[in-house]
Amino acid sequence: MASDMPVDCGKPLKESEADLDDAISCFEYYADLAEGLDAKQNAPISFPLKAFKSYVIKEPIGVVGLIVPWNYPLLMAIWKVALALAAGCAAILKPSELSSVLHLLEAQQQRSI
Ligand SMILES: NC(=O)c1ccc[n+]([C@@H]2O[C@H](COP(=O)([O-])OP(=O)(O)OC[C@H]3O[C@@H](n4cnc5c(N)ncnc54)[C@H](O)[C@@H]3O)[C@@H](O)[C@H]2O)c1
Ligand SMILES: NCCCC=O
Repeated sequence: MASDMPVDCGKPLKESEADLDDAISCFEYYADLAEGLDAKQNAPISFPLKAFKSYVIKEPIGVVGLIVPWNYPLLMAIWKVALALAAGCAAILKPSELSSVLHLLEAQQQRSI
């Protein structure tokens, strides 16, 4: 994908490689947060009345729309996609018309998620 970015939006290869590294770190960061969220699921909340039980149940907010610029096409997409997926949301990505080919490749990569 790093070598596709210069063709798609004109970003130099070195910077494209750095963006790819950042994107991978971003996925790892949100994957850790997602595991943390799973661990907090159904956490009990103390309640003074014994007849009641309270729990925190976290649910995805729903489908989210993600608008992404051309100058960091991969990284800006991952800043948004990774946390949407980590929160369990389906996402509709609207790339810039100046860097849309890369996102078709990205969609192929993420089809299995
Ligand atoms: N550009 C950056 O360096 C940068 C850095 C950090 C975060 N972001 C975030 O990325 C997002 C987009 O960044 P931007 O504002 O620089 O991009 P931008 O102004 O280049 O817009 C990106 C694309 O959004 C589309 N667009 C604009 N308005 C729209 C609308 N109402 N509905 C559907 N599509 C629309 C256009 O097709 C455009 O090509 C923002 O959320 C921004 O905070 C951008
Ligand atoms: N290091 C990446 C910065 C991206 C845009 O603000």
